[in-house]
Amino acid sequence: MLAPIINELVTQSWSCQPLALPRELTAALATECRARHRAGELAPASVGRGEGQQVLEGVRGDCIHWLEPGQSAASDTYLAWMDDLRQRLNQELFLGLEDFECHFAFYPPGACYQRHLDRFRDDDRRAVSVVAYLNEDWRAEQGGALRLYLDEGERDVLPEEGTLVVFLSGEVPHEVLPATRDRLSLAGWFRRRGGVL
Ligand SMILES: O=C(O)CCC(=O)C(=O)O
Ligand SMILES: [Fe+2]
Repeated sequence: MLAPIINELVTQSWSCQPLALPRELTAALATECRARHRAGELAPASVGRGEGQQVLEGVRGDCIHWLEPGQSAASDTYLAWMDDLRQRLNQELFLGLEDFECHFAFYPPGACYQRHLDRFRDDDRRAVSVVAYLNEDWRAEQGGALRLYLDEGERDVLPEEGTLVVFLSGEVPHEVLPATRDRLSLAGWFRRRGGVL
């Protein structure tokens, strides 16, 4: 799984791997995300950073919960996978990735996230974005694709459980299209040292 991700990041700035995560892990993560949602632990996501941060549902309609080490066995397993990926990216691409931040995201039906880059204007630490999907039996007509805007055109990825999408945070604009059902994912970022500008 890791070798194709590394190769594709180098050749095309993005990689999509279906069936990258084991079923037991995505099922446990989906159960945890739904339980936290029912318990009211997810908060409306905001856009921007620092004092410019705002909740704008028309721009971004998901609710999120940041992962903390030790919060659950499934989350710890996912964070361990991501740390392996971080180390491989550093060994092979010399990216100097220092840490990983990641949240559950729950998009209710109709919610979207308009076209954006994952790098803030005043903070360039986010270098590589990783999204993992947790939705069983997703069908194209249910919408909810991640649309990547690439040099060669648009590319839509369905949020099917086990699919992992990795891309360079500063280079690939993308958006989340509205869906007709709940859409669960984990969105995360490998960060470099330094630079709140
Ligand atoms: O859930 C997705 O497909 C992508 C989410 C996203 O772009 C983000 O949280 O920055
Ligand atoms: Fe994004």
